[in-house]
Amino acid sequence: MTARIKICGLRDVATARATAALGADAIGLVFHEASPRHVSINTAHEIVAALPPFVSTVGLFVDADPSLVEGVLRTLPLDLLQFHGDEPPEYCRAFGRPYIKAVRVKPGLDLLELADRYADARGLLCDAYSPLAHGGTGERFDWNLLPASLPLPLILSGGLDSANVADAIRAVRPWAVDVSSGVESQRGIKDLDRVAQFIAAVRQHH
Ligand SMILES: O=C(O)c1ccccc1NCC(=O)[C@H](O)[C@H](O)COP(=O)(O)O
Repeated sequence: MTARIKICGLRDVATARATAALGADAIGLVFHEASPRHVSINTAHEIVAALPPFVSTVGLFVDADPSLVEGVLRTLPLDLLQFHGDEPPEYCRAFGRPYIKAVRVKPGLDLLELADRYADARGLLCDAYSPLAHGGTGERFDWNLLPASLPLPLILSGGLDSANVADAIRAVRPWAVDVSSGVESQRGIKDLDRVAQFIAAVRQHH
């Protein structure tokens, strides 16, 4: 089965449209102000309105005040919420929208227990742990830390790029792959050649 592809951290209409045209299944919009990929609600609105059908839009939050999430949802018809901090399950489900829970993998983390706690999530996004940032670090984690199977769809993330994503898919067999830094020319700036190479590497794998 082909892994779905989410490109995270889009910040302008032209790049988002081109990313969709290149074959991305989903794009991520970062509403975490500390991120270099942060996008305003206005720009996010323009991006969502400019996308063709069947490209999912994912809104990313990190331990946000619920009023921020509610404000975004009032303005934007997002397909999915992505919670990338330490949000408990009750918080994640309180918005009544489909969500994915991001977890930052390091030795000792019990992913089966987490999948059980977040059983109503649409998927578990497994990213690299870093003490410096919640995500978008370009760092990989040891894929051997993942259990052989999870009861939720696995979205593999963290340090992926066009050179390693085929190996990652072969090793992990994820439902989807997620990338940010690996398709950028500089921090926060997407590079469409790299996006194309990444998507080709995923598709050619199958
Ligand atoms: O992208 C960010 O700046 C970010 C900041 C804070 C929390 C999450 C963030 N990104 C989440 C993503 O889904 C990234 O795609 C994921 O962390 C992988 O990033 P990368 O290793 O750079 O490919």
